Amino acid sequence: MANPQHLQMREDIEKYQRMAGVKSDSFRDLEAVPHWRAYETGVQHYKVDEYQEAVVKLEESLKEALLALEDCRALCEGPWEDETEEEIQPGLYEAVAAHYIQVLKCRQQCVLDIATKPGRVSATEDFIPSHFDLLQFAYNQVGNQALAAECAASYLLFYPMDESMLEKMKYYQTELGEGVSVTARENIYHYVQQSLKEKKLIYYAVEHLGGTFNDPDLWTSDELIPESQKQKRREDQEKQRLENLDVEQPEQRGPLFFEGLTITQDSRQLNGSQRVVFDRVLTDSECKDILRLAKAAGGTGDSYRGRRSPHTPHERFEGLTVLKALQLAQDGAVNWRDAKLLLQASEKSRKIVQSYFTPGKKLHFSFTHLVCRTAVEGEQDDRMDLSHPVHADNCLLDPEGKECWKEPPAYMYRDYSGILYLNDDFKGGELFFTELNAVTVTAQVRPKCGRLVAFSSGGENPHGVWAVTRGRRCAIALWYTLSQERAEQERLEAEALVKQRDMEQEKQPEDKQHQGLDDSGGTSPEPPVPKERARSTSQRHKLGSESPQQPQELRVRDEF
Ligand SMILES: O=C(O)CCC(=O)C(=O)O
Ligand SMILES: [Fe+2]
Repeated sequence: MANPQHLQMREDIEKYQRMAGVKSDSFRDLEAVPHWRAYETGVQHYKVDEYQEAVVKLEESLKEALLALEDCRALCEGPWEDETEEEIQPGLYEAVAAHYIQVLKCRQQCVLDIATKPGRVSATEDFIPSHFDLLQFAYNQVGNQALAAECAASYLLFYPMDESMLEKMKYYQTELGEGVSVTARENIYHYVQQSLKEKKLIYYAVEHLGGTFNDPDLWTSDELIPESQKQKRREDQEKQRLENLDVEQPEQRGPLFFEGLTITQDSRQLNGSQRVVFDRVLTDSECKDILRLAKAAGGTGDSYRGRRSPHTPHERFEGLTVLKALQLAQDGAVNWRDAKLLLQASEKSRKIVQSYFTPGKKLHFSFTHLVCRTAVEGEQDDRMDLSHPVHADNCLLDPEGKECWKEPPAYMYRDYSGILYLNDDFKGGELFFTELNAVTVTAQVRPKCGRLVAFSSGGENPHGVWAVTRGRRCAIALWYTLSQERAEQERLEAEALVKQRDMEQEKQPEDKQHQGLDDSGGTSPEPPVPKERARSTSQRHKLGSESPQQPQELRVRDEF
């Protein structure tokens, strides 16, 4: 349920379905929670204008959610489990106060507990109030204005100044007649009052006894929050605003300082935000060299062996990191210049993406690999699946909820993504963007040599790859982060390896070096015969021991 696209699980379920005696009701979702099941069904009905059904399900969800909330709150009154207890050694009164505050905070946090969808980590904002917003609209649609008004009044308990709801309230009141009194639901009134009293006590404690309180609700009125806490809240909001601003200003572009480079499509032409297609990032001969690297690495029998794709059984999937390529080159298994070209091509792409999306801010590599997807012959008829299911690169896409959850196991620190294509001699394999629902395709890009597609890695850019039904599609997949702490360590190791080798080459001028991306000297010769393995292996180890913060274990990572 939480991972509907998980290939292995999908296949397992299909297998179980084929077994004798297994019926559809034999499958039970052990993570299902009554209020979430009702809520999602209700929202689905609501979205397709089935308001009668929506009302039933949303009322059920509300009832179940409030019951779950009570259960959760009751469990807060357990023994005090504070590890710092011994260190502080409080007196009796302090201990009583601290315990009581802990119980109050725990009760408050229950809102997050019930508002978190099973399998998720972050809570849905305004879960309870949003029920009343949906319900007032749905009740009005089915002609029950008395209940619509009651729901609007209940919503106003949370947000008494909400202008649009106040307007609706006025409308309902006029419709019902001035003589009819409209009141909020009593249980919701009590719920809000109780919660406010708890918050008041907690804020008092925070102000006078110290500690912190992360208020789980957005609707808490400003008056309740002490000045010191308000300041913190404002700072958080400002930080959030600045972060959003970054994403909302696609027009501020930096210079593109590579000759020949063209912008083929921008966000507007790609029907979205923070998307771009560049062409002529690589020459034909550079693509050929890197493709040769992919082919040679495939033949090494090392970790680049074609495995079944993690996304589809109809394709083989091969990935090679920059460091691994250089190590293979050191071992003589692939051409050194090709491996170096992979490093240079990824650096060129990084500069382009940085200058386009984050001028003035350093973009760091988060992960890079050369990846090929090869159609498995004879298994392509009636293929319904994708080469890469629709996803976002830094959050967990939830097409039903139309949300993207920035939480583990997503690579949350990825800020921008790039894919530098190397060839077009295959069938299928176009990259496509969709809306958050993962089905409405908004733009499509056909790979070709030297084409770089770049986009922000969040929920604004869900994307997938159509099935590759013939041939082999190779690309350099690149992910970038603005966070220096998240910068890829392997990259430093790869760069150090190149530097070391370049220095060695300087001492032997007869072994001429390929100077990289602007050299149009054509496709380089075939890889040299492998050198003695023992020597290069010892070199590698030496490098690792010189730089203690770098990973000691050298391996190809699977991070896609
Ligand atoms: O290869 C592509 O076009 C896209 C691949 C992708 O989206 C990914 O690896 O996350
Ligand atoms: Fe992706």
